[in-house]
Amino acid sequence: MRTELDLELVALTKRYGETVAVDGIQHLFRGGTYACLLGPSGCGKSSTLRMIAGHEEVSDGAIVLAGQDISHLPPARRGTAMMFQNYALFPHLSVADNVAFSLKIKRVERETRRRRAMALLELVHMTDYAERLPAQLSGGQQQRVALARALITDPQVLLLDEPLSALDPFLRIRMRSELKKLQRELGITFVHVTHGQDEALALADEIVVMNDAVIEQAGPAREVFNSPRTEFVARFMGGHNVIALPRGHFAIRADQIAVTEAASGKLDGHVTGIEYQGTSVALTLMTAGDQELTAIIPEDRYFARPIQPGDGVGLNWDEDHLHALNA
Ligand SMILES: Nc1ncnc2c1ncn2[C@@H]1O[C@H](COP(=O)(O)OP(=O)(O)OP(=O)(O)O)[C@@H](O)[C@H]1O
Repeated sequence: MRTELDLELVALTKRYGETVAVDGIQHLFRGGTYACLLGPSGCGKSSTLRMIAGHEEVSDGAIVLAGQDISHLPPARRGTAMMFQNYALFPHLSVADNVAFSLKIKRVERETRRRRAMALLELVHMTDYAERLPAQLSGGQQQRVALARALITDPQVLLLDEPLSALDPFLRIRMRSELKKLQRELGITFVHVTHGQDEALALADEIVVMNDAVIEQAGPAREVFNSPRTEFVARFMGGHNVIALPRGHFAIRADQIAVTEAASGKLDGHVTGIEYQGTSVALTLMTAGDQELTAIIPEDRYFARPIQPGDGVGLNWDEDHLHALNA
């Protein structure tokens, strides 16, 4: 069932001269979802996001929000707002004036602007910094201001282009939980572009994996991770092996391969590398058919019967854990 706040991409296409950056993609983002557009550099994620925002012309197809074709509306009239990678704050304006900026453009009177800006600064826990300039803030604080600035227009959809990439790893993890919390509180749709699968898994209700200008797979985070449909998705999401068996290609999670005695497996092979990872040990294995696989086993099980590079092993799995791949 469609709801009023669904965002739909209909055969959406972007061409830059000869380059097809987005090739007729079709997708329905449910209202109130945290969606991550995930894919490698150059796959068309940012072009898709910029078309939704209205910062890039649509070459073909349409963008429909809440039943209205917004493909050709100016950015400010779409019901969307965008938060940029580098935050794009105005350096000469105070934090409060940065947040209030779009209301000033709309000629909202000063008192109301100020009140709304302060309410949003409160939402992102930045009230005490209202009079500072952006240069006097840390990266994480600038990001909060950029969020408040995007949200002041009351968007139905917030578009975030690699919002965490400028932060150090520690802050990135903290800010991602804040983003998730904020999205839950506001109940609006977030479409977040990232090339990090861990970021997408941590945040997304829905992951949309793009590759080479098309959507390879979309679905709940757990489903995309556990049941990749193509070799690309299996490799890109990580944590999986792609195995060629006589009946086709399959993905299987590295932690769902059991390493047993030599010559006791569905496949046989030998150990080529061992990496201690704290709670687990990653074994690199070469099968008799020259396929390189990774098996991750709990560290206590490994140390109960350690094996060494060169040792022969059998590889087993539960058939239910194999996922047939299309390509
Ligand atoms: N303004 C432009 N003019 C010409 N080609 C462009 C333009 N912007 C993007 N492209 C090309 O379109 C394709 C998709 O680019 P896009 O920026 O959408 O990818 P992306 O997945 O967001 O990549 P990244 O993660 O590196 O930002 C690439 O081949 C890129 O070179």
